[in-house]
Amino acid sequence: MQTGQTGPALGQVFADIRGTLASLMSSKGTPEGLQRIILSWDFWEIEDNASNGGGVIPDLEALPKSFDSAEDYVYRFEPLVLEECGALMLRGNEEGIQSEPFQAVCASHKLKGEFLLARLAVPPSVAESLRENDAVLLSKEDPNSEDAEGRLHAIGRVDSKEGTNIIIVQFHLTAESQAGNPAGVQRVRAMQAGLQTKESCWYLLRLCNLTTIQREWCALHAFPKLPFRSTLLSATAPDKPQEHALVIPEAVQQAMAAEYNESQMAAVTAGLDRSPVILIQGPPGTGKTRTIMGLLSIILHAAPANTAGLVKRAAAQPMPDYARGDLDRLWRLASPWLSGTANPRDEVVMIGTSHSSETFGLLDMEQPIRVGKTVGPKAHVLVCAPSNSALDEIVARLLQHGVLDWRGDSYSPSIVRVGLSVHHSVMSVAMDTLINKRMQSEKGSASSARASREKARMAILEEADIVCSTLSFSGAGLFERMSRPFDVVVIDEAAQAVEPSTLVPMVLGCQQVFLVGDPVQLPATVISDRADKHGYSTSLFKRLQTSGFPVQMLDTQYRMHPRIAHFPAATFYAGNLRNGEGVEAGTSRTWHEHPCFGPLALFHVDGTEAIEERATSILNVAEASMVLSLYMELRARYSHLSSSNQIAVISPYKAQVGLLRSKFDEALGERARQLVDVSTIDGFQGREKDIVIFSAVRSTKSKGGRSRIGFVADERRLNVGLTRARASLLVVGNFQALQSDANWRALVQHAKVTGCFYRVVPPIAQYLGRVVKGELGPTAQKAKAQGGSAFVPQAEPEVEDDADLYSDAEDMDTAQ
Ligand SMILES: Nc1ncnc2c1ncn2[C@@H]1O[C@H](COP(=O)(O)OP(=O)(O)OP(=O)(O)O)[C@@H](O)[C@H]1O
Repeated sequence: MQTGQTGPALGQVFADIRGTLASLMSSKGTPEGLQRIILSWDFWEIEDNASNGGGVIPDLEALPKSFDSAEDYVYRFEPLVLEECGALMLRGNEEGIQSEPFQAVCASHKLKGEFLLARLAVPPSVAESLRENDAVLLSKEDPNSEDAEGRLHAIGRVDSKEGTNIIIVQFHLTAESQAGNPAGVQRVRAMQAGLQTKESCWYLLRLCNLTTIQREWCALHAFPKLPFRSTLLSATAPDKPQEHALVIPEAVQQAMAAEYNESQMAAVTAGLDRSPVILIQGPPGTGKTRTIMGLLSIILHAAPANTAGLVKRAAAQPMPDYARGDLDRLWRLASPWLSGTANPRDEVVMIGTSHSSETFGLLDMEQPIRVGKTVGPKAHVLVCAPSNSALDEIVARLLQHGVLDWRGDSYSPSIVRVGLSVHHSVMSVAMDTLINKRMQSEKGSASSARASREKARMAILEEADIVCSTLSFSGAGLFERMSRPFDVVVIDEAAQAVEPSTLVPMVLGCQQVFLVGDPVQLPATVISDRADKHGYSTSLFKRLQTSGFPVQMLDTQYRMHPRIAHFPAATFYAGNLRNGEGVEAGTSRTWHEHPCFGPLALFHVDGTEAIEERATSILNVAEASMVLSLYMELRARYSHLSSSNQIAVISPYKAQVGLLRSKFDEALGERARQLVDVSTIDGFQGREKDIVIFSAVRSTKSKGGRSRIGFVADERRLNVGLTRARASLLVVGNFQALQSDANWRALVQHAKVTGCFYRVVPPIAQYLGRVVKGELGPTAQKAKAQGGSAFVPQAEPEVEDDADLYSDAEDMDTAQ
């Protein structure tokens, strides 16, 4: 050993390591940071771990309700994001969702930093089906063959495409990426050599798309820069800085008071004290969308509470003649949302009606100036939702009804809907439509079409009052390039998003965020069971709410007949959900003359659940027959229903949905799909129909005191299932099994007490006919017991204390 040289050499090594670590740490929150991690994974190892109950991250920790610091927050969320990413990659492989593997030839390669970019030639149809950021498995053997595991393979990411048949795939094949794993080092070296071999042949399998997870990863790492991070970390509301409170114009207040109930008014005005985070809980049918419309009117037109006094001060100092170009700067000065607690608009208030110098001549005491096409300073608002459909519902409502201006009159604010899969009804405000319009009006411009489209895109984005995007798309590059950040972010269905997903729009510079949702309905779908068990599916909304953060609860429902709303209101909302005025009259229907058609009816069918062929879901044939019989009976008796599309059939299980669809197809022919909407409960969240028939499927009785009805027992799923119907909710199930769950049992009790519990007696097809005639069912039973006619109105039966619902045959419909 040459001792003389050891010191400096080691010093240099440590310096290099420190340098490398520092650069790795600083780039960790970038897309490359995530790619560096994911592309070093051994796909088959992850799969083995998963089949043994493990995952990508060996020791996951449950998420706490609050965090010590921003670093602690990032540190705890990181493994869960990675775990979910691993599960996403495996999912396709397990469920056979993704395409079959394809053959690819490596045409050439090049190194880019620590990554290797391989140019792979694939059939044009494959190239077309792959998207940028798709994770792919490149393997020497067919991944479906027995020999594939352990052979030469690596996870890559589609970086870009060339022509019609070349995809550029990025790999991370450095020995450092496999630190501490000699087998891994061997694998990546062999892989690198393989890709460097001229025209080497491979199998390529698409795993999943990484775009959303990449955006969440970047947002997570931007969390330490959030202005209101301490509120999110501690999960406690900060003290309210009342001196900076905003008010809304009197006219707006009056116009809204006529349209909004008290809880809606409280919700839409909750941000006027400039609290950075506001939670609005909207149980089913409580006017969440209407509340968001009101919120937008207020966000766009609120002004500082102390405007009147300041106006006098401003009047004493005549305003200079402002050039048009200064307006944006002035707007920023005037905007209350931009600057947290110290708000410059409290110092200088500008009022007026146009952009001329007269604007600042204090013409109108009530109206603060805005910059843009309409008058007065306005906030730049981003409205997000987890899904395209939820988002387009808001956009459609905005287009239909507009928002209120400072006079309380409705007008159309400038809106842009960015992103993909825009519903045709809102296409008029889609980004591409607006760009095309603008380009047409600016024909003859010297700049290239591409550059001017880009310029137009940014201008539209910055000029719009309201920008609408899905949560994921708000992480797209164009938002980062904006020079005018968003002041306020409104997130609809916020309880249906994992927390890192909610961060994506928040890190775009806003000062205030409104989370609107309902944690008592279904949460985000998390693919990884492990991540789910460790709290990853808990939304930010739910985490804050369960920590005692104040929540504005919308407390009046306008959707359901009161007899449908009664049980969910009592069970899931602690009785704090009242019925809107006129809702009973508005949801009463002729078919309610027969209690078996609602408003609420439960039908016990002694069916048996069965596992469907692919063993991934469950069905129940007897229940499907009963559902079809109910529908046919309704149709036969109320002819207008035979052409109505106001009937939905929902079930927790996909296999049951499939079975029901085929039964309806058989019975109704090609019009079946238009007439009856058959869907999973999860797919029906946020929707409603006049009549909803709910098939619960499960029939396995509890054993050893343990419920065996799977996720049908999830109260959020039950809540969604029971709150989709406006006029009639007809539940078909094996209640002998379902009663093992406390909520289901309570529902059965409720149905018995209110005389709408029916035990279906085979043959099913005839049963309903006899019920309607009064020969069977609770009414007949009561009538018989009281020696009266079946159709004489009866008092409600007494509540019984029945330890076992099914041992007491008298309790059911016994008139057979
Ligand atoms: N204050 C109100 N007074 C009368 N009707 C109202 C009021 N608020 C909402 N509604 C009615 O309630 C129904 C549901 O409202 P809206 O469509 O805004 O809610 P949503 O967000 O779509 O539903 P959900 O609460 O299920 O998410 C609509 O028919 C609406 O007209």
